[in-house]
Amino acid sequence: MTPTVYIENLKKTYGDVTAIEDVSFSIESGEIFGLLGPNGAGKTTTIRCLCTLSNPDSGRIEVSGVSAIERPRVVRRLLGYVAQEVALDKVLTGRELLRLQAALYHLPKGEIEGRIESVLGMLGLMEYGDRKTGTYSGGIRKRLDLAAGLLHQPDLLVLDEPTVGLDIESRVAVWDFLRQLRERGTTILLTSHYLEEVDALADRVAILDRGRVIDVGTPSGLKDKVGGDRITLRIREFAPLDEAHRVQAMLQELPFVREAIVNEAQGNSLNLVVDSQEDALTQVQQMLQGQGIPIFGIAQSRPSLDDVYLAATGRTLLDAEIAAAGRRDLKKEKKRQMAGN
Ligand SMILES: Nc1ncnc2c1ncn2[C@@H]1O[C@H](COP(=O)(O)OP(=O)(O)OP(=O)(O)O)[C@@H](O)[C@H]1O
Repeated sequence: MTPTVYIENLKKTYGDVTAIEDVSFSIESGEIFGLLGPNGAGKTTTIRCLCTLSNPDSGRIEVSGVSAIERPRVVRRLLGYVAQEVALDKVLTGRELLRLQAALYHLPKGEIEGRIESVLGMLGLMEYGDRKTGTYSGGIRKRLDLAAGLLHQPDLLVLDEPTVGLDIESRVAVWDFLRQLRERGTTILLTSHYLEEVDALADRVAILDRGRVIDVGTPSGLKDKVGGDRITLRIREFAPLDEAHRVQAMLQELPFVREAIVNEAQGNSLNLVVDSQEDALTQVQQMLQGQGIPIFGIAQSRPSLDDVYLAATGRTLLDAEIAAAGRRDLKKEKKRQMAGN
């Protein structure tokens, strides 16, 4: 079957900045697909190219077999795009904004009002339809963005950081809605730098780093590949470094401990990667008690998508974001985006 999205060897540069170096992935019909990566990894650039808002330097992009580069108008009708920040006109009401959107998509006149009522109903926005959007909260505004993206009934919905800046309740409401949409057969591509968002929602995920896809798979498949469980141990709230190193050496002697690292940024706590076995935590505790070493806190967890990222790049997502923030010239980017490239 033709995939809903097919992207191959996509490359895009802005002057001397390479925004995406080599991006390839495909999305099957009915999937929720997540693009995960730190700020600056190239997520927005990838989806701007897919949504025909930006031209790649090279590569292939197809939506349901139609080339986004050769037939952008057709592709625009196949997909709905919900951008990260939307410049809603604050004096218009929700319904008025949706009418404007309907006109932009040249929807058949006789269908417009019916479709507006249907998307307002779907997103629980009936009581907000006649209120000015300037009075909306962040969560309600995001729901209206979603309504606008769905008005022309696209097969594919593309969302850039759909829950950034939302409170927990609104975030969960958006997640529930996206799941319902998948049930109805809509294919969804979303970008996120929230690990838990991608983990909770995505059937498959592509992990992006510095403009390249470093891995693609189901969240659990990717985590299994990294393997092992994690144990975080604090011997004291702030342990002296030499004591932490002593304990590290002892722990490394245990046969099921694959790796033990002293985390100086976290009060010299110890991060262990251990073989997945039920009594690993108990064995570590017994060994420490036997040696008279205190335990301030200890916890075991399965690997997360952050561990997948760490294993592939040697950095956590947070570290990568901090590093990327220092390299960006946001003013210049905004100017280029306004100029439409
Ligand atoms: N219009 C632009 N002009 C110049 N450089 C740009 C522009 N847009 C993006 N970049 C650069 O391309 C790289 C990828 O940016 P992109 O916005 O695609 O990343 P991202 O993963 O979506 O992050 P974010 O969520 O912060 O937007 C970054 O290094 C960024 O500085």
